[in-house]
This record gives sequence, C-alpha cells and structure tokens, in this order.
Amino acid sequence: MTESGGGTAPGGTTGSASTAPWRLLLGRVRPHRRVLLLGGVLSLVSSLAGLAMPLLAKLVVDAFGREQSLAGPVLGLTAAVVVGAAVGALGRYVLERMGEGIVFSARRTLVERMLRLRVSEVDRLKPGDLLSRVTSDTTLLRAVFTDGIVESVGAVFMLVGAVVMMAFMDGVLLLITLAVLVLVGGLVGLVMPRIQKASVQAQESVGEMGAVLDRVLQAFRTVKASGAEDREIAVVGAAAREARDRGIAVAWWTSIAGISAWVAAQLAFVAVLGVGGARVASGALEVSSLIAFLLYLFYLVAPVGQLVQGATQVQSGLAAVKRIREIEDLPTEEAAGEIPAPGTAPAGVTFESVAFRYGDDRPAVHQDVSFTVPAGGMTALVGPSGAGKSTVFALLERFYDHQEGTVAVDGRDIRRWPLAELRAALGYVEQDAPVLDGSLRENLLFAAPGVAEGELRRVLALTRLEDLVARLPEGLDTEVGHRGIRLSGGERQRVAIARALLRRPRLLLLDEATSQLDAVNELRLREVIAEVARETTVLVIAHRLSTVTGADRIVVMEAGRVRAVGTHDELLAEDDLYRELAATQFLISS
Ligand SMILES: Nc1ncnc2c1ncn2[C@@H]1O[C@H](COP(=O)(O)OP(=O)(O)OP(=O)(O)O)[C@@H](O)[C@H]1O
Repeated sequence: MTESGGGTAPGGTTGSASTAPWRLLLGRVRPHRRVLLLGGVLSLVSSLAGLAMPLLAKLVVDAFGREQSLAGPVLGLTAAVVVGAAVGALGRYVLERMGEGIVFSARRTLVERMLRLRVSEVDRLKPGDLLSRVTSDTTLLRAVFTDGIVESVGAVFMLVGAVVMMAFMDGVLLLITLAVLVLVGGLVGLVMPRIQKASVQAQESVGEMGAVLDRVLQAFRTVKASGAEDREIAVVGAAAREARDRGIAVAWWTSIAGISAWVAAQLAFVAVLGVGGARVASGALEVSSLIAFLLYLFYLVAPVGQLVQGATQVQSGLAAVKRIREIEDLPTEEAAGEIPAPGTAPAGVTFESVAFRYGDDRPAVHQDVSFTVPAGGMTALVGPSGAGKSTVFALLERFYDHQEGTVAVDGRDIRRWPLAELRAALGYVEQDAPVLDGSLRENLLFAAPGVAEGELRRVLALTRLEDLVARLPEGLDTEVGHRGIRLSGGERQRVAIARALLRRPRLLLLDEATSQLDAVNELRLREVIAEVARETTVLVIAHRLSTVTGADRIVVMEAGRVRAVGTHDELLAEDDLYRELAATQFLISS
C-alpha cells in the first residue's frame, strides 16, 4: 500500500483493483495458514473417523455372516463415532476462531484506512456506504470463513476420502458416481458467476440504503421542516427494495445450485442401486460391499451440499472482499507516528502565487494568491461568498494540495512539514464548530487528551467558558449531546476555540460563525479572539464588523485572488469592494 511521504502529494494506489477477488480472499487467509493447517488436520482426522464407519459397518455385516465375534468391529465403530465427533468439533472451533480473527483484522484495517483517507477522497464517497462496508461487508466476510471455508475444508476431505474408499469397493460404481459429480460441478460452476454478480449488486444496494439514510439523518430537521418525510421514506424504501430484489436473485441461483446437487445425488443413488444390484446378482460384487458403497454415496451427499453452499457463501464473500478492497486501495495520508513537540512560538504564513482547483475538471478556486500573515497578532480574511477564503484554511491544513505556488508556515514550505507536525502546529476551528457526542470535558480534550487540569482551567477562563461550566448540572462532565444540542451557537464556537487552544497551536485558524450571536456572546467572542491573538497568530475568516475592526491587518479576497491588504481604515479609504462589504456584508455588527 502506498503511503505518501511528507514532501509529496499524499496518495497512491496498489492497482490491486484488477487482482482477482479470490486472490484477495486468499491473501487474507495467508497470515493464518498455520491455524488453517491445524484446523485442516483436525477436520481430516474427523473425516477419517467418519470414513472408517461404513468400512466398520461392513466388518459388522461380515462378522454376522461368518458368525465371528462382533466385539471388535462394534468397539471400533463406537471409537470412530466418539473420536470423529470430538475432533470434528475442535477442528470447527479452531477454523471459526481463525475466521473471526480474519474479520477482526479486516475491520481494524478498514477503520484505520478510512480515518487516514485524504479529505478529497472522502468528499467523493458517501458516508453511509462507507459505514456499510465496515459493518455489513465484513459480516459477509465472516460468513465466508465460518460457513464457507470451514464447512468446505471438512467436506473436501470427506469427498476425496469417500471417493477413494469407493474405488476400493467397486470401480464400475465409482465411475457412475464420478460422472454424476462432474455433472454437478459443471452446473454449479455455471451458476457461480451469477451468484457473485447478484451478491455485488445486493451489497451495493445495502450501501446505497446506508448512504440515503445517512443523508436523511444529517439533515433531519430540514427533512422535517420541508415536509419531505414521505419522499425520503420512498427513497430509502426504493434502495431497500433493490437490496431485496438482488437478495432474491442470490437466493434463486443458490437454490438452482442446491437443487442440482440434490437431484444429481438421487440419480446417483438410483444408478448405483440398479447397476450395483445387477453386479451383486451376477456375483461380481458382495452384498456387504454394495451396502458399504451406498453408505459412502450417502456420505457424499452432505459434503457435496456443503461444498455448493460453501461456494455460494464464498461468492458473496468475494463480492464483499472486493468492496472492502476498494476502500483499502484509496490514497491515504501518511501515518502520524512520533511527532516532535511543535513548540509554542507564533508562526507566520506566506501564500506565494498559489493556484488551486478541487479537481482537474473543476474551475480554479485560487489563482495567483499571494499574501503574508506575520507571526503573532490577528489577520482577517474577508471577501464575498465563494471568494476562496475557507479554501485557504483547507490548503494550510493540507486537506488538499495546491497545484502551483508555495504555501509556507513559519517560513517552511508546508509540503516539507511532516503532516502530523504541521497539523499539530495549527489550531482549526470550523465555521459550524462541531461538538462531538460525549461530555464537555471529552470535547475540550479531543485534540489534546493529556492536558493538565490547570491548563484546562486557564483556557476555560480565556474562552469565557467558566460560566457555562458552572451552569451545567455536572460541570465539565455534563453530556453535551450528539450535536451539542445543549450548547448555544456562541458557546459551541468558544468550546471549539478552547479545544483548538488546548493543543497550544502556533497558528489559530478560525472560521467565524455567520450565525447571529447575542450581544453578550458577540462581546465574549471578540474578547477571546483579541486575547488569543496576544498569545499566538490568529488568522480569522471574518464575518463581523467587530472582528475586522479589531484585526491588525485585513486581506480582501475576490474570486480566487487577493484584491487588497490593509487595516480597516486604510481599506475603507482605498478599496471599493471592502467599503461595500463593510456597508452590506458585515451586518452582524455589534
Ligand atoms: N470540497 C470542495 N470540492 C469542490 N469545490 C469546492 C469544495 N469546497 C469549496 N468548493 C468551491 O470552491 C469555491 C470557494 O469556496 P470557499 O469555501 O473557499 O469560499 P469562501 O470564500 O470561504 O465562501 P464562504 O464565505 O461562502 O464560505 C466555491 O465555488 C466552492 O463551490
């Protein structure tokens, strides 16, 4: 798997999309081959015990005929039953354990890769579909090992063993049996690709259902306010119906495979009974051998059924492994590893002739953007909606890589910073300041779990959150809910600032909320920003007049370019767009 280095654009694939799915499946088994071997040996012993039974039954019949003692054969038969059952159970347990281990490692790698995916990749994917790959597809993978491979290992031994024993009994009857087996194999082989295709489609539909559900849950209030429940129920229902139809197709082809095996087994019985009876009548075969042969044939039915069942399970597993692999092959960011302490000195920023577009087929968002943010103090980015302000932050965090020019933090090209070190030096507060499910303390310590209580208190005071903590029923340990619903917009933004500050950033990137704040919260936010700007560099995307008037310098962006730089008074005097923005856009003024 390609992992990018710090100096290159993160990304790369192994090109394994073209690898046959069964190879991918085998690749997952390979690390567990010893356990597989142990499970195989146990299954073999159990199968051998099973295979000995008809032979021992023949000895019992022969002993009756020859009026010999029955003790030996009966004792042997009993031992075969007990050993076969015990060893068989142990073998199954060992193999199922291996299956669980494979699923566990698939889930773990999948989750790890998902969290390391590049932002640009996640932009393209649907969260619900990703979720279904971690949960539903890995569950299918589990079924492959528990019901598919585990059953099949024993079945293959049973099948081969039974055929070998049959060869000892009678060659003619064996030929009849083999002809039937080849027929079954051919039929099943024809059906398998259809099962795999339908399985892929079924899983895609489940993924689609997850994606649609996720969309609804993300915008739950909007769905309700828009009266769109019925329409959305219909959309989710359509995806569910599609999943059902694909599942029915899988069931249809599985039944065809199963019934073919069953009919073939009946035909084999009739043929062996007819031909075998004739051979007994002609004296070419002993009755006890025909009985033993029929018992072996009887033994064949279950393994053939299991193999067909196992093969169909493996088909859905192949579909799942393909979908899992698609995620594993996506370009990821470099792993974090050990990062040196980034220091606390305020860091400056330079953009020099930066050009950027979100995709080759997208319009340019930044064209020749150049500006400087000196270390320390507050710089505001302003401009009409869509000017490319948030993109400045996204480039600084290296969520995306710019195509031309240079972006430097603390005088060092960001492509030359190890990614984790760069991000540790930056504090990033998103505009809608997400609050995570959990307590207020968990939310605050999210970016810096090891922070001392004293530092936490200091930042709480700095961000004017002490009143909030005092008001909450359980203080810092109060659950602030899945979306922080117990916090107001202003409080949420200050919690997000505190979260970023606890990481001791050298540069705070603050995308100011556009939502209306009450006068108290507005004042508090202004105080907080001003105070933070004394400790570190603050680059703020400003939506409030109160913020820009307090800024040391303002960068005005328009349509992906920097139009002017200056203080509020300078820009009011010199720049038409800024004057217009000040008059119309910054309505959220105190
Ligand atoms: N993830 C993305 N993928 C593709 N295009 C994007 C993405 N994010 C932003 N854009 C596009 O880039 C352009 C600039 O967006 P950006 O968010 O940087 O503007 P902005 O100045 O911050 O605007 P606003 O003040 O409205 O947030 C917009 O045209 C937007 O559609």
